[in-house]
Amino acid sequence: MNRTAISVSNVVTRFGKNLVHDGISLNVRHGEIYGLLGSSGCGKSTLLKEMIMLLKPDAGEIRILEHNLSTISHDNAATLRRNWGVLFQGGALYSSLTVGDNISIKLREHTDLPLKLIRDIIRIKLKMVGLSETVADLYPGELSGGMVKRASLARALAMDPKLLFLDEPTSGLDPIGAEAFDNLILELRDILDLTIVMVTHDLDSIWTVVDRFAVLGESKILADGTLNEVIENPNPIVRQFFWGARGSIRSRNGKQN
Ligand SMILES: Nc1ncnc2c1ncn2[C@@H]1O[C@H](COP(=O)(O)OP(=O)(O)OP(=O)(O)O)[C@@H](O)[C@H]1O
Repeated sequence: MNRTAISVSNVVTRFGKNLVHDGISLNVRHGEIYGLLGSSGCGKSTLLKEMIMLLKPDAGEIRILEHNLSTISHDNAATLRRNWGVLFQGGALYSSLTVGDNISIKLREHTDLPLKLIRDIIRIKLKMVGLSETVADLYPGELSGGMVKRASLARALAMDPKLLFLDEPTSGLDPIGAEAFDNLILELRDILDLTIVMVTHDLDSIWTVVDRFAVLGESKILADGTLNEVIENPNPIVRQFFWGARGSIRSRNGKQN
């Protein structure tokens, strides 16, 4: 639990004159669910994209499972990509492919598994995320919002990843659907021994699933740690974030701090 799975050290990111990250650092431990929180535009998704090598920081270092992403070889990068699953905002399933074909894309690209085994894996992954195996033959347009999220999660799990990156996994879900999805993430982390990084706006997710998190703002990490540690942080932006609009932190179950 205490070994580092991901370390971000002094990362600087600029888009033109927009300084998004001004030397940010954080560590994610093996087996934990780590949240990236902060107001819109503070650079959460950008940091996530840097962790999965879709973007490169202008300075600083990101290490994932002992690999330094700025010096990683092409082969190691390909292996590393197979070791993580990603759930992008909105699910991002291919609308022209069935759910089964969406889930099996990476399996067909990166393995020589026979079709029958691939079909079995699709069935198992659908079951893992609480969907019936008949969903495999449906197209994304035929699914509800919650089912799209679950199908996307099944696709992210297809290659038995060690790491999972989730960008706003509960956005667009009603509170009951969001709570069920949070519980599913918790359950999968425990069963599959995953390390999970999730971008979220959802304070309820911070209550229920996240072990530790960072609050980004003003191009920095304003606070990080467990919920109890962060809510004690005196930074006015952090206080506004947690105690602002609603006057107190309140979970979906009505718990109050
Ligand atoms: N490819 C890009 N080119 C130029 N600017 C970008 C690019 N990607 C992100 N930005 C800018 O970087 C900043 C951070 O964006 P990012 O999407 O990381 O924020 P966020 O915290 O995830 O926001 P949200 O919660 O609204 O999704 C924003 O000002 C955004 O306009």
